[in-house]
Amino acid sequence: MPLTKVFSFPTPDKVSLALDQFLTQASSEAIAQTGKFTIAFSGGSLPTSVAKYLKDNQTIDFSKWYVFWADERCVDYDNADSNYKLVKEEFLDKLSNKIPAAQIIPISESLVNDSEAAAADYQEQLVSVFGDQKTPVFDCILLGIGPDGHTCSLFPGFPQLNEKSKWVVHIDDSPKPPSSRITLTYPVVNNAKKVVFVVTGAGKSQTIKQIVDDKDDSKPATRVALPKGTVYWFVDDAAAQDLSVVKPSEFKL
Ligand SMILES: O=C(O)[C@H](O)[C@@H](O)[C@H](O)[C@H](O)COP(=O)(O)O
Repeated sequence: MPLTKVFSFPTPDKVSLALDQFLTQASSEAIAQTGKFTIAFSGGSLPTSVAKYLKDNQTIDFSKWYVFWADERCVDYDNADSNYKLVKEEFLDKLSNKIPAAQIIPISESLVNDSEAAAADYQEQLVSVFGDQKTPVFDCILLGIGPDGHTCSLFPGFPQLNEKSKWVVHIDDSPKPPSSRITLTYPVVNNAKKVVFVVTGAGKSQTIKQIVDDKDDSKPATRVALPKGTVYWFVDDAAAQDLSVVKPSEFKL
């Protein structure tokens, strides 16, 4: 039975603090086991939440990190809609190059005008780190959710939800602008050791209830279930206000 743990904190700041602790331990465990820590970031509000304390972390060996994107808009790196730009400015640029440039793996900027080619190229980038023998096993994938329950760029009722073999696919009619994107697929997301949903604010409280309590399969985030790992929710009390599941009174890994 896939395991889900919900950690709720009084404020977004406490969520960021807990994420710093969580990623310190997850990174240490992964590096001890495999010599590296593979992580994928989503866009939206997530990078700012995750980076708030993590950017100043002095414990983590960032030189062993491999940074990918769970989804990305097909725009130039300097475009305000770029998730690469967002993660770079909120996090990577504040690490003073502790992560080797070759271990930071964004979409290929030369392919942003051809989302299908960009998706195929990104899959090759995954192969370069994980090999081509089996589906990548990310140590940690950081996800947000939209009000419609989308996650990554997997949107309700869209064909990308049904992808069973490709690790990365494209979309050119995203209901959330910009319309052209690439996204990890469920085969990769659900093969991760840890998935962490980071959600704050009352605006998502009903959506979280529909996903976590009601297990509403029409919400793409509901179908994130790790047979070999754990799905974590790091939320603030405002986002968790409609949840009936028992929330641990305090964060313990
Ligand atoms: O590129 C994207 O748009 C994101 O990856 C997307 O999946 C995001 O995580 C959700 O839309 C939540 O965004 P907010 O946290 O900003 O509401």
